[in-house]
Amino acid sequence: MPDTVERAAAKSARRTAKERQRLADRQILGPVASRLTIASIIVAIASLCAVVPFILIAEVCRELLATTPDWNRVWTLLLTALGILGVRGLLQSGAMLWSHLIDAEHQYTLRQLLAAKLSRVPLGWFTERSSGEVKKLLQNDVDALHYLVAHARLEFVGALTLPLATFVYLLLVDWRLGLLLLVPIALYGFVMSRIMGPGYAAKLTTFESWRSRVSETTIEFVDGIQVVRAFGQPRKGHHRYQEAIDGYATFFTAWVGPITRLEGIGSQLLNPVVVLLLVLLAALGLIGGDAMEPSALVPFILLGLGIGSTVLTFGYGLQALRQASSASVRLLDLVETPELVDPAEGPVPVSGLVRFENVTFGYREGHPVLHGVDLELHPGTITALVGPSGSGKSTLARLVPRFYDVTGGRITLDGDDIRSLRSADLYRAVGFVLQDVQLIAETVRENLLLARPDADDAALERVCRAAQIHERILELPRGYDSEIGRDARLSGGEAQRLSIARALLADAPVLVLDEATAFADPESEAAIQDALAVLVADRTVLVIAHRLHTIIDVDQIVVLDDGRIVERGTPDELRSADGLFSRLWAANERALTEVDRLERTAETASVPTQNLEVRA
Ligand SMILES: Nc1ncnc2c1ncn2[C@@H]1O[C@H](COP(=O)(O)OP(=O)(O)OP(=O)(O)O)[C@@H](O)[C@H]1O
Repeated sequence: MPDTVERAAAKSARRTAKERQRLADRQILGPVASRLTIASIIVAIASLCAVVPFILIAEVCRELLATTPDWNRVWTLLLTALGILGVRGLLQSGAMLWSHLIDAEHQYTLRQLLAAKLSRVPLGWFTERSSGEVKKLLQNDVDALHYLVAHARLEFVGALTLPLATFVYLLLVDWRLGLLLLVPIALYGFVMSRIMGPGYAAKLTTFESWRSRVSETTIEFVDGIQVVRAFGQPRKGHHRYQEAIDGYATFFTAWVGPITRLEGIGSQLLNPVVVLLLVLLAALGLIGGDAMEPSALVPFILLGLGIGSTVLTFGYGLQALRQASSASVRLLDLVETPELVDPAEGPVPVSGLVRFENVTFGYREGHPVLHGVDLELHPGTITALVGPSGSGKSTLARLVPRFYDVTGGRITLDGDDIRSLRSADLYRAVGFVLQDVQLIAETVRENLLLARPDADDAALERVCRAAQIHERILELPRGYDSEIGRDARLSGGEAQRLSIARALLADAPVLVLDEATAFADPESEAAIQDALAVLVADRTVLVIAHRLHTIIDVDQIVVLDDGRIVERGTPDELRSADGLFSRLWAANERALTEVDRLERTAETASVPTQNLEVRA
């Protein structure tokens, strides 16, 4: 019974995958489909032209074997073969050139489409994916499409036409020997159908996901290697990486092992010696029984032997075609990602009054993360979001700059639904400094100018001084023209201050801050706090606070629990109330006291040592 259920599920998954593939072919390859079909027809004709000279040469041989050869016919056949060979060359290279031109245009349009799409998908789409995944999509999958458009289809058509034409000709020469050739081909077809059978597409997807896991964990492993080795636990960093490569190896061996064995058997069936032996044995019987002219064997020896390799090429072509096709499905997924609606016209916010009205949000349907949130953020005030891990703080904060759109209710800015604002106006009004500082691989200046392209040097210096990063930038080899990642290697805290300077330059009336100081060292944290104090003045600020001692001075604290606001008030009100905040506060105090005690213990413990040293 469970087997039946599993089989039905697998069948329906296969059907869905096929439908997606068809849709991807229509949508992603649609614009080039008709031209590709014409190019494929040209390649098919070229492939026929490749077989014809062989046929003519076989006829020449048969003529030469005759008791009185017709020399005129021989020369005509040879010259025709030469001419057709020339035509084939022209058609084949013409079709290839054309397919490359079609591909160049397609790649250009596709890259434009994807770039435009990436500028319209919600920003949250990027936070859910590693940069490696996005790169794979934009580079590897687009490259795979190049292979599909410029090569795979045409090669596949060529690989199909060649054995077909050969086979038809051989059937005409001697249908019995011709049919005999079908035996190894049919057996090979059976073997290939076992390899490329129903589960193949799913296995290929699993294989690719294992490959991605290995590459992701390799990056993680390399990134984290210093930390884990510094703690003397090199094996720990290994763990996920090891798991990924073990899993990959297990899957690969289980999948590819049988495939390789089957492929070996398949290739042997089409081995020229096997085909030759088969044909010769049958021909001997037929010739011995006067059922066949000996000269009829010539075309089989000339062409029949090669039929195996053309069928093999067809098998490889089919495999390559399938692999390239799965890239178009992934690109279709991106193309179909729901976009943020970006109206052409909209109100322009001025003061920065933010209001959450009965806001509900979930990342997946049926799994709400925020439930009926009502909240007002007034200009000139700071609101801190607190709550246990996973309570929805980041999610709530990220809804203001439209990383995602609300599922229910609405968020307004100066009374207007943020979805009715042009995104350019929204980003001018809402600035954000997130935990994960995003600097682009350009100069420090370029990074700052992202916020305001027309800002002059004086403005850049002013914001960098305010963010306490100006002096550090001057120390870089080329000052403001140093390139991030090349000659400008900034620490986490410095990068954070640079992003604060950028936010200052943007001068947005609303600011969303996500744990801006979480990873900074104490000295850097003090500098960041000073920079933040300048940044937040006179704005509407929403800050996600993980460390409660940093939010003593805020105007309003909102406590989230399981996606609901469970408390709100000033810090003093909430500390004295007997609610979640006071419990979180007490836990925080206990943790701080414990840290303090441990530090004091460590200091005391070091005193005798010092004394000993003095005495000695
Ligand atoms: N991109 C995402 N896709 C699906 N679920 C998500 C995503 N991001 C967060 N979640 C889920 O939403 C819930 C709220 O997460 P969120 O990150 O907003 O909480 P948080 O209070 O900011 O947590 P933390 O303090 O640990 O950062 C969690 O259950 C989390 O697993």
